[in-house]
Order: sequence, then structure tokens, then C-alpha cells
Amino acid sequence: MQPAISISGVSKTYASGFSALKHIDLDIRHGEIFALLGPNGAGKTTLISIVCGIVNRSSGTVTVEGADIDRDYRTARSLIGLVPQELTVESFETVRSALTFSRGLFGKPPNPALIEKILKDLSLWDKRDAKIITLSGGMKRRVMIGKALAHEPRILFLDEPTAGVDVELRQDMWAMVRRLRESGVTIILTTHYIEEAEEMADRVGVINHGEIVLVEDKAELMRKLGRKQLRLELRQPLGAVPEALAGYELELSADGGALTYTYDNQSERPGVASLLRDLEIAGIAFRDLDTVNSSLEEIFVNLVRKAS
Ligand SMILES: Nc1ncnc2c1ncn2[C@@H]1O[C@H](COP(=O)(O)OP(=O)(O)OP(=O)(O)O)[C@@H](O)[C@H]1O
Repeated sequence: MQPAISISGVSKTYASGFSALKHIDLDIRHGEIFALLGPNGAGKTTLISIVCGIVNRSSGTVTVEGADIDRDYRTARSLIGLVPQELTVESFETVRSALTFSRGLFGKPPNPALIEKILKDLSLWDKRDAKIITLSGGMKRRVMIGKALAHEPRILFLDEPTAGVDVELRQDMWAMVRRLRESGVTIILTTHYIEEAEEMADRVGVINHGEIVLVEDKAELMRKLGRKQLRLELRQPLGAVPEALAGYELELSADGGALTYTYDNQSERPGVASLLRDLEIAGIAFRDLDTVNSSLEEIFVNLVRKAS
């Protein structure tokens, strides 16, 4: 099956000469929730804006459900709903007319029943005739989502959906995103909250300095998250790890004074107890030991640092 979105060799150099994206290759699968994770300024918004046809790329190709975003702009664009980072809603419009108008922009015939359903799904039906200016920030954000859904897109981009949003609304938002996914919509969200990626995503892509540094199933990342390290301070420095301990893939520190064993619960590797036994058999004594849990945050920070 062709991907929902295929991004190939996409680069962006702004007029200032700043290179915001460097040869991005990325496929988004049908029906997944993909979290694009990266620090401020990494290029997330630039990438989304290119796919949505708001920013011109310097090179590369993008297709949406097979439609090229240049040659087949209208088709590609109509398949996408975009909820931008900034709240950009017409203050004096009513909620319902904002959605109706958005649908019309895509040349779709009016569909009051659909607009009603979207408003109900977003818990905005009671506010359908309210002017947007009278709504709370959280409600305005939901109006933005409603506008993005009004033309029945197959793919929804959410740029920092929960930035500055309180915990309750964040939970609501996540529940809503899941419902959308269940209805078959592919979702790409950008975030710099690791917990958001952890909670929501089927796959996670990490972007830093305009480069994709990792794309992985979340489950695989969680496996890494569950990884632990045992560090042993040795009594006598070693010149090399003895052959008998090769199965543990131990890491010897540069000065030979410490061994690090990385393991996780699902690992096929033998556990800590057997390592300690085998160390004793090999005549390696240690004077201290310490365990460290790696977290997704740590994985992320390391990736970002390595790429810097
Ligand atoms: N019009 C522009 N002209 C020059 N540089 C720009 C322009 N727009 C964005 N940039 C730069 O490109 C880089 C990537 O910006 P972008 O908004 O894509 O990052 P981001 O990952 O979405 O960050 P944030 O999480 O802060 O929104 C930043 O360094 C930004 O300053």
C-alpha cells in the first residue's frame, strides 16, 4: 500500500540562507499516529508547512496519497487538515459558521449533519452559535480542530496541539485524537513533550537541526526505555574484557576501571545474577556497583546531542 504521505529528499533553505531542513526522507503510514518530536527550531513546522503547501521547499518531492503536492496541489491539499500552532480564528464569527466556511473553502458541498457531528465530537455543540471571541482558549483550540476537519480530510496535522493547554484539555485532546484515528484518519502531531509522544504515538520520529535522526515504533522505543545499565567499579583495572564474558557485551571504560552492562527485561541476554557469578568465576572483583534506568527523555537528549 502506498504511504499516506511520502517525503523524499526534502530540503529547505530560507531566503536568509538558513538551512532549516536537510534532505528529509520520511513515509507516514495509513492510519497511524506519528509524533514528530524535536526541540524548538528543529524544523517541525517548516516540514509540516511544506507538506501543506504553505512553504515552498528548496528541493525534494512530497506526495499525499500518491498526489504530488505541486502537480496535484488541490487533491493533495484537500486530503489534509491542518491545525496550526497559532490560534487563527475569526473572533466575530460563530463556531458553526467558522466550520461551514472552512468546508466551503475546499469546494465541498454544505453538509450541516457532518458539521453537527464534528461539533458534538468536540463538545462544542452547545457553543455552536457563540461568537468565537467569547470562548475560552481551550475551546478556541477545539474550533481550530473542527475547522481542520470540516472538509473530511484523510490526514490531520496537529502542530503542537497541547502547547500551553491545561492537563484536563490535554487528556480530552488525546482522547479525541484516538477517536479520529479509529475512524481511519492518519494523524501527524508535532510536539516537544516527550510524554505526549509516549502517550499517543504509534511511531515516533525525532528531528533535530533539520535532520531526521530516528524513526521508530513507539513500542521499540519503550523497549529501549526499559533498558537498564549496571556499572561496576573494579578493584583492579582490566586491559580487556575476558573472552568468557563475551556474551554479556560488556563495555570497558577507557581507563579499564569500570564495566558497564546494558540489559532489559525482554532481552535474551543473561541477567545480572549470572553476570555477577561469571565475574566471580573469572576472578574479577568490584568495589561498587550502580544501576541506571534510561528513559525516552534520555534517549532523546542523547540523540539530539549526538546530532549536534
Ligand atoms: N521565514 C523564515 N526565515 C528564516 N528562518 C526561518 C523562517 N521560518 C523559520 N525559520 C527558522 O527555521 C528553523 C526551523 O523553524 P521551525 O519553525 O520549523 O521549527 P520548529 O521545530 O517547528 O520549532 P518550534 O518547536 O519552536 O515551533 C528555526 O531556526 C527558525 O528560526
